[in-house]
Amino acid sequence: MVTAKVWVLKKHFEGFPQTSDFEMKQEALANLKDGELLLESVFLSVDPYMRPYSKRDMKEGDVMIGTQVARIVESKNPAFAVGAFVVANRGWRTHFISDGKDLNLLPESWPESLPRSLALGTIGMPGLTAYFGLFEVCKMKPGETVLVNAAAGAVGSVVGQLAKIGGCKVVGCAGSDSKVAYLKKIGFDEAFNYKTVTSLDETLRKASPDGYDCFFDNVGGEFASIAINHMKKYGRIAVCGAISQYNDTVPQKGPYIQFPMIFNELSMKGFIVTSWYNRREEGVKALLKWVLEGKLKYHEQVTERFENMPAAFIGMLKGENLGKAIIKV
Ligand SMILES: NC(=O)C1=CN([C@@H]2O[C@H](COP(=O)(O)OP(=O)(O)OC[C@H]3O[C@@H](n4cnc5c(N)ncnc54)[C@H](OP(=O)(O)O)[C@@H]3O)[C@@H](O)[C@H]2O)C=CC1
Ligand SMILES: CCCCCCC/C=C/C=O
Repeated sequence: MVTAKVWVLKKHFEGFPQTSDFEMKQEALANLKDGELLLESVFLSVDPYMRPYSKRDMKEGDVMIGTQVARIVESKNPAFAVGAFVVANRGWRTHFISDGKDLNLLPESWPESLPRSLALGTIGMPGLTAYFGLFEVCKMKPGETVLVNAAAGAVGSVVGQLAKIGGCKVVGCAGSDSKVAYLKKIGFDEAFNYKTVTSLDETLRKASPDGYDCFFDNVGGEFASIAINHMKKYGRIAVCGAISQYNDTVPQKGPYIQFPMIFNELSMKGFIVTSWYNRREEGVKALLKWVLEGKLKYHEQVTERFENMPAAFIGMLKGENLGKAIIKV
């Protein structure tokens, strides 16, 4: 019999998550029935959505939500071979049993040279968020100017590079000078540290005096309220995330967005990546191709050991990650 380690939400987060809000437990797994598989997590993902979704969807004592790359260690299902790797959505668990219906096999064409953890990042959910958010929600066109915040993270770093692949000028910001240097290295035309600029308004104007056609917003709050005044006529805003607000205990207040929306006839659309998963294969194929061609660079912030998942999650919310935050079990 296999015993899984799991992390549960011991206490709902109040403000910024604390390690004491989590508890590690053990789960005894039953023997496999016909049609079932036993899997072990190899890489797990910590993502910002876990913070707002925990409040919306979870109760205290539930296993933390999340995805993993897992290896099949035992199979009583002829459709799945032992040793194959899948992406699963089974929460913060070291081992689990599946009937196979909720698993996505890694593409057979996955090259040996690429870490399988990319299936949780640049070639997974965050990469797909960038792909569909930029091409379908922002409807980016060659020659345009694109603004993205949280630009050195899992989604933002892909947004900026896809915009360059698509023939745009890209402006990005991040929360440290080393992240800004990374943005320049991967091809951003302009990059700045939003924590140290004296005026965000002036910095956005200087980076693109004519304004922005597309704004891929990962942050919300004050940044978005200022950036919206720098949109060009008919500009498009993809509301992807609002990480500056996830840990608020008191809701932030305006400024309000109606005037720039009206006068510049802007479009603003929120989206959830999974609504585009009927085209997931197309997105994965495109992202994988660009990575292999060297046009789409990746960086991973790898935390060793399952025991350190809460610390990795909290660190990611604090901005300690460059690129995708990953846990290697
Ligand atoms: N709509 C959708 O379907 C999806 C939305 N998202 C959203 O996209 C955004 C980025 O996610 P992801 O790329 O996975 O995460 P990241 O890898 O970008 O990690 C989060 C980053 O957010 C930045 N950050 C934290 N607090 C603040 C703050 N107060 N103000 C500005 N930046 C902050 C930090 O970088 P820094 O050092 O630069 O501050 C941190 O590294 C999130 O808002 C997330 O919720 C993600 C996936 C799907
Ligand atoms: C199978 C994992 C689904 C993740 C969906 C993430 C949507 C994110 C919203 C905001 O961060």
